[in-house]
Amino acid sequence: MCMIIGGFIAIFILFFIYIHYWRCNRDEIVPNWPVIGMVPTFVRHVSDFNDFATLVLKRHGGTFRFQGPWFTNTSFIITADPINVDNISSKNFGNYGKGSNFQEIFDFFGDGIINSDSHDWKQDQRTMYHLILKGKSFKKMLSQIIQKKVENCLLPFLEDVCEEGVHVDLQDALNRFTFDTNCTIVFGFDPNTLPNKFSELREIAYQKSLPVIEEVIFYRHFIPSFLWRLQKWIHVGQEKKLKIAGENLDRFLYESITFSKQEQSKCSEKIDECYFDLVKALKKEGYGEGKMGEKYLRDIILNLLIAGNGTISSGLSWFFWLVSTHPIVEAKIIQEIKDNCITQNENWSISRVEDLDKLVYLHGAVCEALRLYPPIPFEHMCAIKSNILPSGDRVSQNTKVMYSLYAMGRMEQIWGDDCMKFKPERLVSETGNIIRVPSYKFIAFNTGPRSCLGKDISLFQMKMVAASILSKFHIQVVEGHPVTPKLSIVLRMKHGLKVKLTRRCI
Ligand code: HEM
Repeated sequence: MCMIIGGFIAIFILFFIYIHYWRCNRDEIVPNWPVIGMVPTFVRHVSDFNDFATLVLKRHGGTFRFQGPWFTNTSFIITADPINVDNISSKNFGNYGKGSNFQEIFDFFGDGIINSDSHDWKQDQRTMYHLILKGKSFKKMLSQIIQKKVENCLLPFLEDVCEEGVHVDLQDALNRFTFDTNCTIVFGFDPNTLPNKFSELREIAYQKSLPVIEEVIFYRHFIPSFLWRLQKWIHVGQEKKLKIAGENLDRFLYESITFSKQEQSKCSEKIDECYFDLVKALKKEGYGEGKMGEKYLRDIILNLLIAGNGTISSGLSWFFWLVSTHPIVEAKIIQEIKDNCITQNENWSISRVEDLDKLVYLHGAVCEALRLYPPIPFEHMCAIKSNILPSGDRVSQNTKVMYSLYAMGRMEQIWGDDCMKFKPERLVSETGNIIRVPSYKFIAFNTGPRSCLGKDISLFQMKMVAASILSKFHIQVVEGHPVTPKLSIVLRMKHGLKVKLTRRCI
């Protein structure tokens, strides 16, 4: 009897404590409850995480401290203040690393550059930059591969869609396109996941794996690690999805590495005359042997595929959606192509790569899409030692600091009152030149020493695809098709981008 009465009294006291907290916090956008912290609000908003984080950051002057449940060490700081971001990513770079929590969440990525810290990261960056991305032969090869794929597959595929009068998921087509071009760069062969005919479109498990993996990794950010580790152990839920997708992708990667090596050995005597591919370049440096064995080669290659696949295709999907819903912007892009790339009696030709540099307005439009819909919407780092951010917020040792690239593209303090408008003009000067915005403000490619190594080639690829498609087709989003972001570490569209194409003659 005493226990029952005691229980009632405890419930009563707890009820009053909660009522008291509710009254004190009811105007707070994220109430901080005893014991459970801010978890309920975050759970409620996990489906619109990026927009909700933007709202919270705007209300709190750009920086916010998330309080997790008591004694769980899950509190973190989230910021969209460019001065803080500059501090974390550049000025105080030595004090921030990806940290063990990041590496645990992203364990599928292995020992590649995305996961690495300190000495390993420097080594990975050297490999990526000096060996591959900076080389002249790489850039030449890249532009040839993209041009060929656009001419032989992407445009014929869309022509076919047009002829058949069917609706197509443009995001899926672009994702297949970037998957094929990346594989051609990495392995030296095109898996042709994007055919040149609509009727030949097939479901391919390994090509579908990356979006699934990115989605599961997003969930891992928001559920306690013991829970997802338990799911992984007993092979259920999201973790089961990741395991299946991971196995499909790994099978493809290892088979492709073996194939690529066999092809190389056929032309080993005149190695420089062979077609450049990444596996060959890495093998020359000793990767794939001994300590830097097959698994390490797989990690490097996987990181490059992840870096360049969903980022470019999702960036392009948001770009096409924005252009198709802003007819004035579309008309200006078409006019620019007409003025700069077409002489009398001649069609727009993508063989003239140098013409792309003249398309300043198109450059502005692509960057505007990346500002509003950055393919990587948030980053997280971990403080090695405690310090104080320029905003005055204290960061303790081992505290996670997130910065929202998505929110930074939507802050009035950075972009002005019309920050939510898609307005390429803001990135083009009155004299018709590109306005350079510091990378800690235009953050889509990150900032500081860990900035994206593929920025130039991505912009080149995006402009090439955008100009090629827009000069040939008018894109119309299918009426009623919902366009919302997917819950993922890459900002893809949840339902794809269903469009109808009509031919355009310019
Ligand atoms: C629109 C396309 C792209 C966007 C928006 C983008 C954005 C980013 C961002 C935000 C990061 C920082 C990620 C982090 O630190 O966790 C990053 C890193 C990186 N990106 Fe990109 N990326 C794009 C395309 C590419 C491409 C095509 C490549 C290479 C082929 C590439 C290679 C890399 C590499 C190697 C890193 C790691 C840099 C480091 O940690 O030092 N990216 N990218």
